[in-house]
Amino acid sequence: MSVQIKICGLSTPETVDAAIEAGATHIGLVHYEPSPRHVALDQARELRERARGKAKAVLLLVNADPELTGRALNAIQPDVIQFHGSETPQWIGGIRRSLSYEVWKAVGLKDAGTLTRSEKYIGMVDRLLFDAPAKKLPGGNGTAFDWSLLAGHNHQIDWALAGGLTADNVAEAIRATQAPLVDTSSGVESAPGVKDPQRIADFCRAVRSA
Ligand SMILES: O=C(O)c1ccccc1N[C@@H]1O[C@H](COP(=O)(O)O)[C@@H](O)[C@H]1O
Repeated sequence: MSVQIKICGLSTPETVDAAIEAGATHIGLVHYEPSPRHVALDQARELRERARGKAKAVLLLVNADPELTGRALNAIQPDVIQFHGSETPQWIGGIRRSLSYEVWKAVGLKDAGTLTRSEKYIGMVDRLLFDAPAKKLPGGNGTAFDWSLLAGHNHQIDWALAGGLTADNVAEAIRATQAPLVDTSSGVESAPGVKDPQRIADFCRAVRSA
């Protein structure tokens, strides 16, 4: 099966179109004010509508309280909600019961122990997204982690790979991990928060060449 592609942190109609044109299966909308990719809810709703039926829309939140989570979901009606902070399995499990959306949880992979601990989310989420450990931001830092941590791992749940992926390294990352879905943000930008249509196209082409 072909590898699915998520282009995260889109904030303009032109780059949403570029991602879809290039073959992205998912577009990511970041609602998190400290991020250079933050989009307001009304802006996110417009981008989501533009992608409807063409690519799945993923709403990314970081440690949002239930009120903001509910408001953002109502406004955007995404296909997927991605929790990218320190949300616990219990918290996600509680909120998921009231949701009809696919739920993803990002986990910063530092070592084999973090991979083992990520198993506590099994049964609570639909997909685990393995990313580099948090730095200044919880994600979107453009740093990769040691992919050998995932080599040969017996995944018991759907999963995805993120963290510092670019057109230059994504084919190698797929070969090393057998990732079914790859997710990039900084790696397709010309400056923080500024997506580059050419880099998006190059990234998607590199995924298909893997
Ligand atoms: O993109 C962001 O600004 C962001 C902010 C807060 C949490 C997560 C964020 N992005 C996610 O992080 C991964 C990795 O990003 P990168 O490719 O290393 O820049 C990205 O795929 C987003 O899902």
